Amino acid sequence: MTSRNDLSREKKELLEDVISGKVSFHKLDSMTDKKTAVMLRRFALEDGMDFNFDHIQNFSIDVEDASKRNIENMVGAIQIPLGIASSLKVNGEFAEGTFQIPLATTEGALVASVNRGCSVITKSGGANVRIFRDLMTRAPVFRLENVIRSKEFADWLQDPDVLSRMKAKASETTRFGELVDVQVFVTGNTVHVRFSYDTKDAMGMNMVTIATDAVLSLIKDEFGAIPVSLSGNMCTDKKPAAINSILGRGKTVVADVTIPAKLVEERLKCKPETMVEVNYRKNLLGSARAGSLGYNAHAANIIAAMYLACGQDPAHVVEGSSAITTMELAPYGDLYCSVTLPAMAIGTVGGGTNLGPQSDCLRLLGVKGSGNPPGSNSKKLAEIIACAVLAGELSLIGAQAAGHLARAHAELGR
Ligand SMILES: CC(C)(COP(=O)([O-])OP(=O)([O-])OC[C@H]1O[C@@H](n2cnc3c(N)ncnc32)[C@H](O)[C@@H]1OP(=O)([O-])[O-])[C@@H](O)C(=O)NCCC(=O)NCCSC(=O)C[C@@](C)(O)CC(=O)[O-]
Ligand SMILES: NC(=O)C1=CN([C@@H]2O[C@H](COP(=O)(O)OP(=O)(O)OC[C@H]3O[C@@H](n4cnc5c(N)ncnc54)[C@H](OP(=O)(O)O)[C@@H]3O)[C@@H](O)[C@H]2O)C=CC1
Repeated sequence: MTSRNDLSREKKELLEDVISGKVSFHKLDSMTDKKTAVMLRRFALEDGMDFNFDHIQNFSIDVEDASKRNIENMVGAIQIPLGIASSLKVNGEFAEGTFQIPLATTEGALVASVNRGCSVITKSGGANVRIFRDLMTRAPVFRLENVIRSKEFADWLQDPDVLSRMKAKASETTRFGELVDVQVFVTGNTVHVRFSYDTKDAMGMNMVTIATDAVLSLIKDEFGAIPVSLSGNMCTDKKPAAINSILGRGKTVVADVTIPAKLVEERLKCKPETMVEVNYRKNLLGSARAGSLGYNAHAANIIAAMYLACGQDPAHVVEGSSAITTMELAPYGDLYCSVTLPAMAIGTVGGGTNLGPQSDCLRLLGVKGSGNPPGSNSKKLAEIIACAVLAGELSLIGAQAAGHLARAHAELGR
């Protein structure tokens, strides 16, 4: 590991310039190679501190690549422990087979819980999963003169000829993306236009932002409406919002499984009817009373841990976790359980999916990069994540039905 004393004279001078403020952190990238820039920023941070960074300099991420598309002013990397919930059987349209689930977390008991849920699902023949919608949204906002112009604008946007011209304009900016749908929301003289795109294997937020920007130029030229903002918050990106839960955003995915009563008793140590009761009073009534958008126990745990492991944008845990968990008694007293995830923003190309450790996890699931046909890899990933959420819900509701939650965390989490 290079220390500050090992630096060449030229680099020492550059470091002094950074420390004195003559050269700003981000200017370093154009004054030396990216790896040196990362190191000099770290040395500059250490200057005047009574400690050295012992950990953040240890990483295998390709600095050139990461500095180009993932991070500015890079100084190192944070490590999060990665665990595996093993052998989850998935009966999907894109994911068919048994998968090892990568979970990046610091919460003790989480991997154990999902592991237990996976074993219960797999012993029951696997989880069924289907994707009901797959469109990423961007919704600019316009200010019109008055409601008469708002109506003219809304009508114009919904004219089929205008829609085809907007589609053609969007397609000039991307090889894979496709504008599919336009929805208009009027509030007085304010008009929000929610554009929905098929983004294939990309999560798509850069793609749809660039495409929508091009569509805005067509709107300006042909209708004369000028946007107040390219994003008007009805997208809705990275904020809790009912619109995503109702209309969907990214992938809308539903998974379910029926667990034999005997297996519930053996593996989850409680009765199906107790789990149904906990789910009703906790996930449904409790969430309703709390005004929650998520009617589930801990979808966010699995979404966050898999997003981190697989190079997804962690801020999308917000919409990803607005899931609804249902449980009911099936014939013969078995347990039926489902999870509905209306808004999973995920991809297998672009964003953080190219980084080394994240690529390892995507390869483990057989979804790295572009699918054949395009779109099939990101759909496969969505199906696997939804089934892992189902596993997490089963195990945690089981633990709460059995009265084991506190004990589990006392044993595994502290
Ligand atoms: C912890 C368990 C699984 C014990 O569950 P158990 O049934 O008492 O343990 P067991 O020793 O009989 O093992 C059963 C199975 O669990 C798994 N398992 C068991 N131990 C391990 C381990 N060390 N490493 C990996 N896997 C483990 C494993 O699959 C094992 O089967 P085996 O392979 O032995 O045949 C269970 O009590 C449980 O799931 N508890 C719930 C814990 C949980 O879900 N925590 C998530 C975080 S909670 C939170 O953040 C949100 C919250 C709670 O605030 C939300 C809310 O409001 O509800
Ligand atoms: N701009 C914004 O407002 C926001 C950006 N983000 C960030 O956006 C990034 C993700 O954006 P995203 O657009 O997904 O990724 P990228 O910007 O990394 O672009 C991915 C590109 O990969 C190309 N591509 C290659 N193969 C495929 C394939 N099989 N399917 C689809 N595309 C393919 C496409 O190129 P082509 O288009 O030429 O076809 C696509 O645009 C993340 O880093 C996230 O953090 C997050 C939220 C908001």
